[in-house]
Amino acid sequence: MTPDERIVVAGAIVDHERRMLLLAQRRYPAEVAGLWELPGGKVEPGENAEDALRRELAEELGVEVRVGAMLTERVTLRPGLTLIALRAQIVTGIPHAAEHEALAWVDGPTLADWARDGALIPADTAWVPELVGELGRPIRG
Ligand SMILES: Nc1nc2c([nH]c(=O)n2[C@H]2C[C@H](O)[C@@H](COP(=O)(O)OP(=O)(O)OP(=O)(O)O)O2)c(=O)[nH]1
Repeated sequence: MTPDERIVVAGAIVDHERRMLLLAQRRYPAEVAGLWELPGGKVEPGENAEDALRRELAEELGVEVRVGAMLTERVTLRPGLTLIALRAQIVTGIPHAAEHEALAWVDGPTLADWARDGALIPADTAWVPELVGELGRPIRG
């Protein structure tokens, strides 16, 4: 990776008991205002993706998370800007929309519907098959 390459890291926060995923509705910029995303943001120079996600989710949602494995798909948003998603479990706090218009917990069928209806940021549709599969699987243990 060259120094001018940046990563956007997003958090896939799944409530395994309720089988729901947390989505956040963007306020800006205009092209994506009103669309739903996995909350997160840009990794700062010298920061790793895990730390960046913990920082962004604390700022945006007011929660402390434990960061887990990466979702399979990586998306090139534009040359030099790549979007990844890491799984995250809430350790402390109840998410609230500090920077987003709204938050929503969605189940697998709703996620698939929102993707089909264009309610998600286009890049995020890359994760939908994996997430819908995960939300539909029986609870572990
Ligand atoms: N956070 C986030 N951004 C996404 C997703 N999908 C997607 O295309 N993006 C885009 C939207 C933005 O152009 C860019 C991330 O910008 P951001 O506004 O969330 O990050 P940030 O707070 O660090 O950025 P900035 O406003 O300080 O520049 O990635 C997603 O699921 N989550």
